Amino acid sequence: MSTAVSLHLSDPPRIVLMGVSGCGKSSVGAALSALTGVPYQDADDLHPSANVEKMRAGIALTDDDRWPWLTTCAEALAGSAGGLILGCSALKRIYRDHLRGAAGRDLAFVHLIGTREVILERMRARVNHYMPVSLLDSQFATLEPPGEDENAMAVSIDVPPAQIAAQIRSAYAWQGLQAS
Ligand SMILES: Nc1ncnc2c1ncn2[C@@H]1O[C@H](COP(=O)(O)OP(=O)(O)OP(=O)(O)O)[C@@H](O)[C@H]1O
Ligand SMILES: O=C(O)[C@H](O)[C@@H](O)[C@H](O)[C@H](O)CO
Repeated sequence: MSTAVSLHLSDPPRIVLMGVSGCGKSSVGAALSALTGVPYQDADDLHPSANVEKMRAGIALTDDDRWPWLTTCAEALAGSAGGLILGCSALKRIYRDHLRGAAGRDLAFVHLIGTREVILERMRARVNHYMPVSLLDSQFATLEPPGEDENAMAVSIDVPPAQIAAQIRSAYAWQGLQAS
């Protein structure tokens, strides 16, 4: 399922898997990395510890909390000579603009879409993650789905990660990359 008119991928490939907590960024990122050979970076690992502690305490991040983290994410994209798959919530358009500012206007986005019920259930079943289920509603409230001008596609999370990865690979033209 694609919502953009024309999708394209930069060379080297830089692509952001975005969406609310628990939508499957890490799982799909691992599958897409295995399929394409492009490294995966989880933006969760780039948060300042203060942000992680805030979320662990059940307090939603503000814009001010997110800007330094988004700058780190932008630097990771810009510095990725061989390309990068970044799993990053990127909930607001201004956040995605910030990433595009560093990585280029042709930065590609994939919005992983699922219902609150499905994601809630998956988050409840997940172990050893700092993000409390109670923050999911604030994630949805903050979310601004990408527009048609954002080189973004939307994919349903109702199928397994490997299948989502295959859909992403065929929707974007993966220059110079071979399917495994
Ligand atoms: N397509 C899928 N089908 C079934 N289960 C999935 C799918 N994608 C992810 N899951 C499961 O849902 C849970 C959340 O997925 P994951 O941790 O990948 O999401 P995330 O977006 O990276 O979360 P966060 O942003 O909170 O770190 C995990 O337990 C994962 O195994
Ligand atoms: O922008 C945000 O609020 C954060 O990035 C969150 O989305 C979490 O880091 C992530 O989803 C972990 O569950």
